[in-house]
Amino acid sequence: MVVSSADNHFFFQGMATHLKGLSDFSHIEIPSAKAYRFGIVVSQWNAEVTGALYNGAYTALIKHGALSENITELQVPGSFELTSGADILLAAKDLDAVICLGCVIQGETRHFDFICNAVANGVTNVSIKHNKPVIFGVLTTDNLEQAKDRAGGKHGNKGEEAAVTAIMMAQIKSSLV
Ligand SMILES: Nc1c(NC[C@H](O)[C@H](O)[C@H](O)CO)[nH]c(=O)[nH]c1=O
Ligand SMILES: CC(=O)[C@@H](O)COP(=O)(O)O
Repeated sequence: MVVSSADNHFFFQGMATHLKGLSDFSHIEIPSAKAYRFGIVVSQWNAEVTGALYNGAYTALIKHGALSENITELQVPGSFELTSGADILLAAKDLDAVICLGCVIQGETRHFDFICNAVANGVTNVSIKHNKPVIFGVLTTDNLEQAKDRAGGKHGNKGEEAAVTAIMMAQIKSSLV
């Protein structure tokens, strides 16, 4: 949330992994999610990790007041399909924000780079197309251990971080519309 403002320049307390962890929100004010409808698009690749990301995101939304009936889940095969999954969901349902969750782990080839770039750019484009917040909750790691550390491990849960971001963006949009 806004921490301070001067001359209409709004300053937000930043979140940073190496400083606060993905799930330490003690330094920011999180609005109620009760009024908002959320979609969660989750990749089935590396399901052990993406399942933990989903649980983190869902739990965070409920913790901050979201109603279970206002949370729609859509599973897609891989992170590359998160873009089209978010597009399909936003075209089908009236949502206030969509969270995209995936886990891309480096293999032997440059396929990793193409997927990560495609989904980052794709999610951004879908957000602009629909004029709705679409949150990039995709882990892009060197190995499975790094992913587990960020899906409920020592660095927190990126799914939880993405859910908090979705709530904040939904509130920002609703306050300006
Ligand atoms: N290697 C990973 C993939 N690969 C699959 C792609 O996401 C996509 O489904 C395929 O290229 C067909 O379009 N996906 C992940 O989510 N994580 C990976 O590590
Ligand atoms: C990110 C990927 O698609 C990757 O897991 C595929 O592995 P590889 O690059 O060895 O084919």
